[in-house]
Amino acid sequence: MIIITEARSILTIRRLCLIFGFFFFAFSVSPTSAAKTEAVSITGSEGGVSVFPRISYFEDPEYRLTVYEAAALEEEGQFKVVESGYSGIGYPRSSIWMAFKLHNPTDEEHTLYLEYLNHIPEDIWLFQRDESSLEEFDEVFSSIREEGAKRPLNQLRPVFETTLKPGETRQYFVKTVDKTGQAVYVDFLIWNPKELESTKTLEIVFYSTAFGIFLIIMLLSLILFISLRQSSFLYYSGYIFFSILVWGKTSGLIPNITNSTSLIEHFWIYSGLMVAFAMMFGRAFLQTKKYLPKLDILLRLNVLVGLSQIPLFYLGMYSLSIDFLKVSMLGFPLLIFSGLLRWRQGNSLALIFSGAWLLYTYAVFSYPFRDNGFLVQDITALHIPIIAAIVETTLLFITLTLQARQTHKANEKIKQDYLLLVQNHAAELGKQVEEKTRQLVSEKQRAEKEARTDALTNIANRRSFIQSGKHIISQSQQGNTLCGMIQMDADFFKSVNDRYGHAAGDEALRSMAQSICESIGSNDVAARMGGEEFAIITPCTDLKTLLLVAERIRKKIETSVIIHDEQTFQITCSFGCALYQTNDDLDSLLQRADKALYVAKKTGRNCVKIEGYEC
Ligand SMILES: Nc1nc2c(ncn2[C@@H]2O[C@H](COP(=O)(O)OP(=O)(O)OP(=O)(O)O)[C@@H](O)[C@H]2O)c(=O)[nH]1
Repeated sequence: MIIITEARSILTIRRLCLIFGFFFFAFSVSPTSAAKTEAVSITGSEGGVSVFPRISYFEDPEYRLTVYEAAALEEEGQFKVVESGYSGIGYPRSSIWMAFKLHNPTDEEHTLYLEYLNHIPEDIWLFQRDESSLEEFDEVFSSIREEGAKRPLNQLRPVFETTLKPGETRQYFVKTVDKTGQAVYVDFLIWNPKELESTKTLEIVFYSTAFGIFLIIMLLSLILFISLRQSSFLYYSGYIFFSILVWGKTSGLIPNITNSTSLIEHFWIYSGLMVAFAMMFGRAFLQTKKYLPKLDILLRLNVLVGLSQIPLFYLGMYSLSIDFLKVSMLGFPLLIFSGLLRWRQGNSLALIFSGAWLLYTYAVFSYPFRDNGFLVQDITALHIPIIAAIVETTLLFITLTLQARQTHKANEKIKQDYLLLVQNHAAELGKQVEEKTRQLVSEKQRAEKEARTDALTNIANRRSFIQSGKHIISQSQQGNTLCGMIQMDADFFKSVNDRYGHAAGDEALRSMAQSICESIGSNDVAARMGGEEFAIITPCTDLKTLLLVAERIRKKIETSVIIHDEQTFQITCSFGCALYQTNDDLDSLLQRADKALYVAKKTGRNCVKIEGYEC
């Protein structure tokens, strides 16, 4: 879809090129005819009255005529007048002679100023004399390359003083020279000195305000570039910088305030760089490389055409440089078009972008129309492009700032979303780790418990008993206290199994474990040592207490009724006890308790025996 749109856009660009080409070339010829012009009557209070169309001109492509030769040609009717349209006659690459007359019908002498109204004035000579006396011509030279103060009159554009006696008709011949083929206007404005002075003041206030705005926006763009690192701000400030130089020159303000000839002479370079920066800005702002790749190629080419002004200037190829600059102007409509396409693609700010460039393009393209005599060239027309440029620059700056804000916001959102995601992931991961750790700990605890527990009776097993027993014995050794060991074994357990079944035997073992647990203290440790054998170790005890514990267990087992599969039966156990003696370890204590158990078995079972004692 985008490709089709772009293809269409390129077709439209071709059409645009044809239209603009037509204007560029068709406009270079203005209808003219040979004629003698009448004198313009003055009153002395003129406020910028134009002498056009009572002015004729002559092209001298060889730059050779003297004023007297020109006057003779004018006398012969060789001078032409612009027949239709306005004072612009295009871009003749020749010296242009202009001739007009002023007549003072009043009774007073009047001193007036004659202003050559041209947006880029060049070297200009004014010759004047009283028509009736045909005396020698007075010659005054003015050049835009001269600082204002050094010109005949310090004005934004070339201005000459003239004095007309009562009833006098004065003849004026003007010669303009510019070999680069700049626009020429066949016109002069007549000013009362006071009127011109006040107009100049107004104009300087206007231009100063305009350039102040340009300068502020340029600095703001630079600051924003430094802080945001967005290239569009840099290109934009470059564009404004060269705009200031271009408009400063065409308005006459720069030549008026500085004697830097370099600022004037490098005009074409500034114009080229202004176009190049405008294109680079447009490309960066609209992201044409990404979204309009084909139009982007044209914009890039236009950047090159703009930059070509530098080598062309230094090679002295001025005419070619102006032709290139005209071509580069096509970049402005291209920017409008690209902006509209981006707007259609969903970039709402691109519409304002296009609007701003439309305004600017209108202002810039009004030049060829005026230069070629299709629009009026007056002081207001001179100011319109600058007003358009201020509005355009401000609009673009606002758009650029809004876009930067949007981008910043979008980046912030991405950052925040990413942070949130990372945080959520971290929290989720933390939870998973916590859960896993908890599971592992409980698994470990379970495994440890299982390793220490007898599966049938759910009390400690032999391994666990050995661990606890060693610990209790070492405590007894350190604390010099007594501890006791009870070894017990079910009586005739084989016959229980045989009579009631193995499962009933298991039930009997569980019942025995329960009886033991219910009969011992909380510090005592009981364990199933294997088969129907159990052991209990009691810390901090004495003989009496040890016997009491054993007896309590014995009785509890003897009185307990075991129920299994609707069968009930009872069992008894024999007990062997041993009290800790110095140098005893767990094995020796167990052995001594075992000895006593053996005695208990031998002496009738279901009784408690203590090792080393008769009871
Ligand atoms: N049901 C069951 N029986 C077991 C278990 N462990 C050992 N026995 C039985 O316990 C019996 C022990 O028999 P003996 O060592 O001959 O001893 P007794 O029959 O108890 O005789 P005295 O100890 O001399 O009174 C054997 O028949 C074993 O099969 C067990 O976990 N469950």
